[in-house]
Amino acid sequence: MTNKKIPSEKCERAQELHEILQRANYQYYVLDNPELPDAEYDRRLRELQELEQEFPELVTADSPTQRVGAEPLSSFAEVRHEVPMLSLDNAFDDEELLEFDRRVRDRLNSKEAVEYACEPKLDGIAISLLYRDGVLERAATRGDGTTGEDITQNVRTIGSVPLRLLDNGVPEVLEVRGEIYMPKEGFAELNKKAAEAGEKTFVNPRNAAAGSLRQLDSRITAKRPLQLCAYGVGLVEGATLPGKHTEILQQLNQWGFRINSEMAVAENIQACIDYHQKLGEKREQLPYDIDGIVFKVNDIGLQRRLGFVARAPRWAMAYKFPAQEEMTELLDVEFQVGRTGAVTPVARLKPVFVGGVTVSNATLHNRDEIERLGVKIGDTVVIRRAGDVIPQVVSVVESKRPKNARAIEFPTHCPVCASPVESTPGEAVARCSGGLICKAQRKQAIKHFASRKAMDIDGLGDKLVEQLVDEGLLHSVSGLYHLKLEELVELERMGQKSAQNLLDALEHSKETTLPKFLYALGIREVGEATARNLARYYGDLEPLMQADEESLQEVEDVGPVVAHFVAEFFQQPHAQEEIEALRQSGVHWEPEEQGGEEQPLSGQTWVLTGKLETLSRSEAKDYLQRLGAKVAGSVSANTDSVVAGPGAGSKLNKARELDIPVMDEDELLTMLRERGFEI
Ligand SMILES: NC(=O)c1ccc[n+]([C@@H]2O[C@H](COP(=O)([O-])OP(=O)(O)OC[C@H]3O[C@@H](n4cnc5c(N)ncnc54)[C@H](O)[C@@H]3O)[C@@H](O)[C@H]2O)c1
Ligand SMILES: [Zn+2]
Repeated sequence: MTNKKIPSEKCERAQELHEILQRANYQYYVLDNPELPDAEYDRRLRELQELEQEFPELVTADSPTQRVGAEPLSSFAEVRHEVPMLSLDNAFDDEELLEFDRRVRDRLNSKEAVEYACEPKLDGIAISLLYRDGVLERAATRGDGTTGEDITQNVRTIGSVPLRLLDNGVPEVLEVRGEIYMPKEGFAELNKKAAEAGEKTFVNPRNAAAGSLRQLDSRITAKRPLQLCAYGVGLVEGATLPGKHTEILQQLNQWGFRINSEMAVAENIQACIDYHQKLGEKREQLPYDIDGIVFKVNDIGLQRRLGFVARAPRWAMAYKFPAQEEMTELLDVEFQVGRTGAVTPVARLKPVFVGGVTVSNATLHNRDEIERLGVKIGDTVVIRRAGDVIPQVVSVVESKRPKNARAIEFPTHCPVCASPVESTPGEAVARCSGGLICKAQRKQAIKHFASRKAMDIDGLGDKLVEQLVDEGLLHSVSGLYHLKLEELVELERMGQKSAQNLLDALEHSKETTLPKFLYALGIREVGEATARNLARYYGDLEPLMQADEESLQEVEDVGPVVAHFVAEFFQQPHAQEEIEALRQSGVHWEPEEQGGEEQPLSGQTWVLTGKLETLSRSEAKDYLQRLGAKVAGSVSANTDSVVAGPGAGSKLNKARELDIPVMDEDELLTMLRERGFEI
């Protein structure tokens, strides 16, 4: 037996890795509820691959390195894949991708560059769609690669899955392969609803897609925002497909399948590296999650020559992006107090590299969230950081819970001012009842007041506000306008010049508008848009201050909750005094034009993207607002229209994906002229 040569600890480790990976596969593929983050799984799989490479005797037929996915769940009928559905090999850096290209060229005996198809690697689940004479006959999951699950009923409910192929000349038999995924926005909404209903939320869009697809009741699937993107063909009979992968996808597109609009052809491996880099920068703006780029040898003849190994084709490679989920230890939980007194638990973490940065804090949102997660101090937790979104704790790795894990205790008193913490029934957030006595709330209120969209006080940053409050120089928002030069220059890191600049900025900020002032007051639930609506409805501050809840509800977008907060705010003697003090210091605005009448675009949300040539961005925005439209920065299901100029990218794609009407600048100009603007 050659086995003797393998050191026993290596054997044991291999065995251990088998167990870890098998358990993870089961949780991921069968339960749609992984415990480990993908990055951890990938590292363990790598470790096993390397062990097996060193000691080939360790390779067994059932090793996780030799297998695809997991055996399907018994609740669905089984489907045999005539052409196996494989996985993909992974590359994690440029060097590994170059290595892949070298292997490809060695096998092909080619000195010349190989052309590759580049496609974003959507993070969803693989699907096989079988069409006979152009009609969808069967949809199946990948399962273990040879046997999948028949989920035809569920897949039929997905709008972008063609039930019948378009065009003439469709093959007698066509098996299309693609990814079913959940766009980010739909995922966020689904999770929000689940959290509100106290139900289990999904860790990420992939698991949400997988969980939605493998429902036993297809009515549930029908309600989930799922999409299909085609990326290949398994089987074809009775027709000849084009000779290149990218051309095949174009053909699929003509038959009615969505394909990825970012798909590209790279003439060599360097172009692949560039593409990976470029898409990596765009990753956050895409409306769906991608975890890497798939590169495929574009020529189908060459693909055939290269063939497969156990788990994956030799002609394709998934070049992964840095992981957005990682695991680390929860060292402690601290409680922060926000502007409206909300007490937010913040996780202090053992620093971990995730989503491209080192993270040592993450939000735990509120008490309900802590309960839902069942998290304890000392736990190993999974952190997700996608783009600029605040890092979140998404799950607990329960198998790693230490014996001395401690429950998280929610404070009964404010950690800053010691006032009692109160929770309103039906509200997830607990609040410090200290109001402006609470230094934490005061600081946040002043920061908000000074912020760009509020009073826009240049040079009054967060640090300086903290310093002013801590030094006892500032007790209220109105106190800002009583700061004196001699006090300011005493502060650490504050010179004569910056002190004077700050005073100038304060002076300058006194001339404001009513919407900005209202927004600056920091009334709960009153954002910029609501502030604008209130200002337009009441015209000036006095009538608004007198308004009762009933009248407030006549304002656009103001419901009972907001009306209550607004009325309550203005009834507080403290708020009245502050407003009076601010006006005494010279804060002023012009009354707003009272616009009770219905405007042509009121209630609509528009988005501008790309380059405009005749109008500037702000002119276009101004015209639209004058017609009553709201102009937003990002496209969502609530967007009514998108104006796209040259160079428009992800917003335009998203608009198309959501079927939102898109116009170019000329059409916008025509519309504006029809409405009476002389442009
Ligand atoms: N967290 C866990 O516990 C756990 C467990 C098992 C697997 N996983 C994760 O699952 C992945 C491995 O699973 P896998 O075998 O499904 O492989 P994979 O996801 O790495 O790659 C293959 C899959 O990529 C998808 N894909 C997306 N776009 C594609 C395109 N344009 N062309 C071809 N395929 C495309 C297909 O669904 C295909 O099946 C890894 O990311 C791993 O981390 C995680
Ligand atoms: Zn407090």
